[in-house]
Amino acid sequence: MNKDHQIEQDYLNKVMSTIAHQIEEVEADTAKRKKTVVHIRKHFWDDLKVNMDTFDDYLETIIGLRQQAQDLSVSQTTHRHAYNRLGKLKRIEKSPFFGRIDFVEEGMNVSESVYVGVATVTDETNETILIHDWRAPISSIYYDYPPGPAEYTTPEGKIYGQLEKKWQYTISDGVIQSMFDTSLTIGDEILQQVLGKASNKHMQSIVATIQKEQNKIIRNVSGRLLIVQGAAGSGKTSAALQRIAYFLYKYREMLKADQIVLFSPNKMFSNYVSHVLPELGEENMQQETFQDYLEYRLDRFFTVEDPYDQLEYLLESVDDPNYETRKASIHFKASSSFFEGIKRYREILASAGMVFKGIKFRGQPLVTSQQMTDVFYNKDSALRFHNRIDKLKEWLLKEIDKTEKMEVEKDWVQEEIELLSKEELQKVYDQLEKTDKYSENSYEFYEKENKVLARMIVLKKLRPLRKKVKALAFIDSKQLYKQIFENGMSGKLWDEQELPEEWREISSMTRDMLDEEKLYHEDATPYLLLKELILGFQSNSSIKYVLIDEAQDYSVFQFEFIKRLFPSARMTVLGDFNQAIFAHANNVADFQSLTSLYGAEETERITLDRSYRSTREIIEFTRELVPEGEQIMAFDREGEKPILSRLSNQTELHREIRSKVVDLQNSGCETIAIICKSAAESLSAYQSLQTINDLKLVKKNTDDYEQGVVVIPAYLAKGIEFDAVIIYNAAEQIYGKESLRRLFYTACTRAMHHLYLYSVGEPNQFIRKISPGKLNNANNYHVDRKQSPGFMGG
Ligand SMILES: Nc1ncnc2c1ncn2[C@@H]1O[C@H](COP(=O)(O)OP(=O)(O)OP(=O)(O)O)[C@@H](O)[C@H]1O
Repeated sequence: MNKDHQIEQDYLNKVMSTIAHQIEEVEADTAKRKKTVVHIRKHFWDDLKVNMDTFDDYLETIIGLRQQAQDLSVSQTTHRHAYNRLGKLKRIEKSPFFGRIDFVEEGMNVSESVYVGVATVTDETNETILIHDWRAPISSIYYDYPPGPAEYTTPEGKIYGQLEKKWQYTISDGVIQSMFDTSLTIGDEILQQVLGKASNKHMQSIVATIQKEQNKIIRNVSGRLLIVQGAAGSGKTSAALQRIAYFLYKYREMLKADQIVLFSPNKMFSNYVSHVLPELGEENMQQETFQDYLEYRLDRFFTVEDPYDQLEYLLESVDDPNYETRKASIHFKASSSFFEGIKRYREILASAGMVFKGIKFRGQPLVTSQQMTDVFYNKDSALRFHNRIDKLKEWLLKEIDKTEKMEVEKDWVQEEIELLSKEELQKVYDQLEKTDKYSENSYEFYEKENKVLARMIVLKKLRPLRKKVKALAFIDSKQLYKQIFENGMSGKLWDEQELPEEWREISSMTRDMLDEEKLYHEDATPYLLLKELILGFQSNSSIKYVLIDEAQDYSVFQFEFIKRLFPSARMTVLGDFNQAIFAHANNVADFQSLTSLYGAEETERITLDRSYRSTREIIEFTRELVPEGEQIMAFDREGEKPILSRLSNQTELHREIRSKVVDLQNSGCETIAIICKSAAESLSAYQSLQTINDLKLVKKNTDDYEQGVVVIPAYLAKGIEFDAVIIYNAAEQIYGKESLRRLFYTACTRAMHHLYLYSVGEPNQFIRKISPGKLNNANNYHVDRKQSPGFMGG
């Protein structure tokens, strides 16, 4: 151990002993506080004198009660704080820092050594900071600058100075394993080490190795909308999670984790990322999938298709006679034209076209839909749309009141009274006795009892009707949506040239689907948007930050929707257009259209071009698969080139894959994914590869990211990564269409260390266009590149 190393180890020992001491103190404190809480809870009433005899006694009792409740609440809060602090201290005890900067502030002539770690640690006096939290203003220098001039921003303004030295450490179990002076080492040694490791069951925090451009994303607080466009593996998800941790630190006095929502693609992804914040000592944010939200909000009687079934249809049902219509329908319904059309439609409905469901009572019309239309359009036509709906609701409730009065006199009510059970009669009798002092046998009592019973019966029968009216269920949302696809309506909503050629077929397909009480995925958000434009938006103002990961898969509709749903939130949108695999996403050619959400002044964009997930060789191959891929830079981590094997039949394919899996397992790979084009191909691959030990099939409802060997459709592997990826069948026959380019790219970019591509017959056009030398050929198959120049001129 050299001298510098010894000095740092001594400092580490000092910090560890301070933490150990603090742990002892906090432990004693938490035990004491826990006792207090339990005591107050147990003896809550013992210590309180309850006396209500006089007003003064009553007042004293109430004050005492309040005091007692307040004591309990204070003790509970301090206990929770102490408990959290204890958790944090224990987590950092043996590895309290990962970096150090020596900074000389302008105007001072002494250099200050700032150690950076996951949480702040102070000495016993509480005055000297031994470790700075990575989110503290000064810590940003660690991420943003090499030695030389540097600056950081504090609430009071910018601080300028000179960064003299920057050290990086790896510490394990209280011992410094390695330390690097970044002015002397070339490349980022620690990052090399981190990225070279095998994958994990859960995503890890990147706190020790955050890169400058990622730090910009994490600490950006200027506008309402931050858009991050980044290559596959560039750390978008990682930066998003660190950003949440940053918010929780910066706004710790006023922001709670449950005021932040992360929209993720599916449950497996949610689980995969769920450990990052706890690892950083923070509580997890809320996680949602857009589909869950849709299902929760849409009418129960609809069967709603999910995005995976939609995609599966597009991938596997090319021969369906309705295929082209459906495809055109998906594109149009995700477009801003359709969105604007729906808004226009709602305007039109203000003067004509509303559809109401007539209300019946006991099979007889109580109010017809025509009557409702008349009231809606004739009464107070100067009122705003939503006020008119409210008026109509009130009018309907009054009509129900009138019905109630008339119905109590009717014979059917008497008949139902006779059928009442003893218990029900007893209830009414008891109620009457309480309120009125009639003698039991008097005629008056009988009269009164009968009236109460009649009212009770009518009220009960009318209750569901009142409830429906209050919930505005008399508005026929389904019919209103259907009307868009009926003759003559499209002319009012769109210019002829805006409509797709297949509009007639799309219309008829949509009407049929609605008649079957089904909603295709592409209709779900437009339908909900229309419904909310008519009924009024439901919103959640308590949410302050919304982050949307894999944002390339959202349509303009969905963004607009999320914005309206969370009116008080700032939004972070992270995505990669090269991975836009859903058909509706093609319309969002870049995130440019999102600027209109909050306006240019409130919108910022950051691009991430460097990819960290995969080895340089894998990135040099995958970036040739997409347009403008040359902009994607690899982090300099070496590995073997991707390998292509061409096989002549399925039997050979399965034999080769089985043997490759065994090789990979023997070489220490912990996660191996056999990635297929679709769920249908995955199932067939899974059945054919059964002899692989403990092989798992990932389906759309799989909750956990499993280690070991998995067979998975490419669209479910989005956002996650594996030590080794095996592309099950990269043949032209499977990925022959240009529209599958992004799906294929997404599949290949899941690989961290190894990428193997198998092809039964001719490999696909994307592979054939790869420049020479970027792909190793396992069986010297000759790739004919002449007819197909690649994006990068290969
Ligand atoms: N600064 C960093 N330090 C260490 N590891 C990093 C860093 N940035 C990214 N990584 C690692 O790179 C991998 C990819 O990161 P992440 O999943 O966040 O990328 P992404 O842009 O969301 O990818 P994709 O678009 O493919 O879903 C992860 O293993 C992550 O830990």
